[in-house]
Amino acid sequence: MAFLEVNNLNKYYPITDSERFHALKDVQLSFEKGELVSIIGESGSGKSTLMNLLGGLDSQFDGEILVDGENIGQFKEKEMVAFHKEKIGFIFQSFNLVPHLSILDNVTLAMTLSNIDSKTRKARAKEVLEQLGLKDHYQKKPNQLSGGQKQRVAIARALVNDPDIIIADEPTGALDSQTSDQVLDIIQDIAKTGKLVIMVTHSERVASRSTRIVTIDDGKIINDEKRPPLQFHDNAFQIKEKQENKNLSFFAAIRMALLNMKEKLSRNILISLGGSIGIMSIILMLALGKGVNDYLTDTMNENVNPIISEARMTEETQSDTAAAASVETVPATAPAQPSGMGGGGGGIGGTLLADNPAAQMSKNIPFEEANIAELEAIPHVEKLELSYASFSMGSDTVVYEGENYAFMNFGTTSENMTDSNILYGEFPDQGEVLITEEMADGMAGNAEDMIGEDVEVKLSVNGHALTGTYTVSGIYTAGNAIGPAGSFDSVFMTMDTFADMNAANGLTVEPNVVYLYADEAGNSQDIKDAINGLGYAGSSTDTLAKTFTKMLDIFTYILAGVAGISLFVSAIMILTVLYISVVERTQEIGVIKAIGGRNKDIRRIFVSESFLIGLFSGLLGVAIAALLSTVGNVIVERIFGTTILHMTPIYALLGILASVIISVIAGVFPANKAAKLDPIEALRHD
Ligand SMILES: Nc1ncnc2c1ncn2[C@@H]1O[C@H](COP(=O)(O)OP(=O)(O)OP(=O)(O)O)[C@@H](O)[C@H]1O
Repeated sequence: MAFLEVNNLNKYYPITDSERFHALKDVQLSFEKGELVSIIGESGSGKSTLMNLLGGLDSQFDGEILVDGENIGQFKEKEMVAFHKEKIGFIFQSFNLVPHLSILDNVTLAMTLSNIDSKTRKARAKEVLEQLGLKDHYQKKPNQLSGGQKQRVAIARALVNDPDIIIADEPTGALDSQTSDQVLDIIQDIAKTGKLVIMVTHSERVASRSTRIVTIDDGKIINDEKRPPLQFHDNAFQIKEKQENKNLSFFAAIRMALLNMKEKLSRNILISLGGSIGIMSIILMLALGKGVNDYLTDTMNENVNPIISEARMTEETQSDTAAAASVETVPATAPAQPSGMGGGGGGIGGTLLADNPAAQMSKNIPFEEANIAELEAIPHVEKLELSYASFSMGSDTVVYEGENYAFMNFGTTSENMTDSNILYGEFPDQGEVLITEEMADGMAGNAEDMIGEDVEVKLSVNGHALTGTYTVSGIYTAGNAIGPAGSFDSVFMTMDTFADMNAANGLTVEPNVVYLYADEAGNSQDIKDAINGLGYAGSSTDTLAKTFTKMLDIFTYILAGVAGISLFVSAIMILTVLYISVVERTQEIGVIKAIGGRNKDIRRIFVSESFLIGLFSGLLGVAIAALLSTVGNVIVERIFGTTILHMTPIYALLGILASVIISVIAGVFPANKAAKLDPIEALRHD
């Protein structure tokens, strides 16, 4: 059996659904190694069609093409890839070199696709290039070479994997006669080494150098002229050692993508810059959200005693207690006034706000023994402090010099207050009260003047009107804290004073706020979680902080989402640019396919490119965001004394990740288009 056998080969090109063009008609041929065959014929006779079929670029045919006994028409993709890598080398009329790769890289391309190690690749390519007289041109780009040199590079590329068959389509068609002769010498030498060389030519002169001339006319072989064989000689263009072929590695794909990107540097810098704007905006929005959040939380927690957690009754806990019928509800007596006023501020008035501030304001549910026992049992709770707070819509008043001053917020003092809550004067003792600055201002014109003055406090407690006369010991301020005490007129007295006030009116205090003291600050969060877990409301400062955080998070995500729209714009930009790149590189894609690149490899090269664009955009976006945050923070700090853009490594990482993912997704479509290109059409593309 001949090395290459063609039996009853017919090729039909579909024209319409019902019509097809019969391009090759019952072709019967057989070739041996060492032959230099010229296929000649009129334009349109079917030469290229035959070559494409022999080279495995087109597998749609009737009949048989047997190479070394194997029918290439029945090859699966993997076998066809191996066939292209190991058995066939192509030489094209227009050279089809990859413009952005060096001469050396053009020649090693086939081996790169086979994942042959770089040292072997270079050594083998240099060996072949040297034999073809291109020793001094390894690092040049194709456009720096003459036509003859380009064709020699293309020949080197075809030879480097030491194939059995070389298919050359008009190899001298673009060369002058002197250069043509040099190239023909080389082609003849190749055949002399025992390879089968089949070339298409229009030139009589070229045909005359071959050992066989096959003439084709209207798809039929009309003449097959055998001429004297070439003198076989050993070893020129023989590759010493062959290596097992694998597939294009990820790193090789990245390198190829990088080389291409370098070629179109300014374009890629512009796309990356475009993409980076979206990433930068998202990171800045997240940083701003975090900055504002941090600022608010810090401000709210500034004076809060970290040891103390707060619990209030809710309807849920109340009904739970009621359901436990066996639990006898005994109103709690007032605890001893805690010593050493010292802890947190800002918060006590805030206790009136809970999960649903409006609803909680009007509720005043007292704790029962079962509740208190339950809270006391929470791990790490060292002691409890029972307290009372209420909120009224103007029914509570302070009377001073015959004038009524309505206030909304009443509470007993606790260790949760700090000295920073006392604007003037001091914490109240037995028979004393604290009032807020605005009230005091209204009463005396100057808040400080109220200290030492007696006022009558009128409270409504569970439907009972309580009154008592007390001395103003100090002026309360909520400081920076956000909460009702910060914005509403308030009155505070000790729990003992409040108990006496109740007793004087025949009532017993029913505490509705419990402060839980942790054994150490680090356990406070666990206690807060346990309080919530048991169904009690926590401190309104915490609740408020959480509500603010939640609201800010929502705003931040909305803003980041709006900024994210620009990511879609950049995704579309990347998509467009990669589509353009596919069109620009159509010939290159054809070459890669012809030398054994799988669809997967092509996809990988393009996806690598979009991956790199995404990575660069992301890094650039992070760098710009970091720079703007730093500058922004310096400016804001100078004006407001605080920083507002809190960028974290997580945001940076998220930004880069988002950029890469979006870019890769955008790259998949053009990459698929590239992978699906028909090699014959791709090679023909101008
Ligand atoms: N994709 C195709 N669809 C339909 N007809 C085609 C297609 N490709 C080629 N043909 C037809 O098949 C015939 C053979 O074309 P082919 O390209 O093989 O000719 P050729 O001998 O190589 O011509 P040339 O020397 O001009 O390159 C022509 O009539 C051509 O119009």
